[in-house]
Amino acid sequence: MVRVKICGLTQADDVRAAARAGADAIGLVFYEKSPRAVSITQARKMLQALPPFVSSVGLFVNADPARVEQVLEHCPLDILQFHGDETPEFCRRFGRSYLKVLRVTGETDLRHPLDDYHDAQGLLLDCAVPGQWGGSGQRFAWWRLPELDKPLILAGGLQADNVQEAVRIAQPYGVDVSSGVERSPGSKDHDKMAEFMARLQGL
Ligand SMILES: O=C(O)c1ccccc1NCC(=O)[C@H](O)[C@H](O)COP(=O)(O)O
Repeated sequence: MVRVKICGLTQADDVRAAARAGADAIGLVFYEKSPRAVSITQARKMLQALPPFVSSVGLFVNADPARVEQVLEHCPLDILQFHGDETPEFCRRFGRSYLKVLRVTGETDLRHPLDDYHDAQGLLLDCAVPGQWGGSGQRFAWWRLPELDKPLILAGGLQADNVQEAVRIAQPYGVDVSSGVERSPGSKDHDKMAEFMARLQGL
């Protein structure tokens, strides 16, 4: 079954609901300009609500390394996700598992990023939207992703009504969703999360 990360949660109750729905991972946005940004205090409460075997992913956008270190000091994150223009050297300097995000518009050549970010745990493909780093709710034209020895995660504008088609076309290792399962930015809709997960059953 395709793995699922639900991103942009801001409340412990939503963390519990995401886990109940069957999410494999949750994403916490440590980017102050996002409407889904969480403080360290908030993140700690949310991580305490996380049951075993559900991973926590911390998102950063061109952050100061000291800020990443500060978050890591206080928050037991499993994986870092770099959503900006971070270099491979930047991504690996924390000695943690990481995902590198590629913002794509069409069929993007994945070979160069694969070489550059060879130690990434996976590459996450999100829709490139001018002026926005992520969580846009916009999709790109899905295409059949190549078989690489690196997990590819599909994101951007996914929701219950289109996730089956997206998975059928792209055949990714995993999917990542944020605004498609929200009531408003940062507030997850528990029914939408459950429906999203239900549509992936058996795929
Ligand atoms: O969610 C945000 O506000 C955000 C801000 C800045 C960088 C990344 C952000 N979210 C990243 C995610 O992982 C989203 O899940 C991904 O972009 C897909 O979002 P959506 O199209 O809303 O499902």
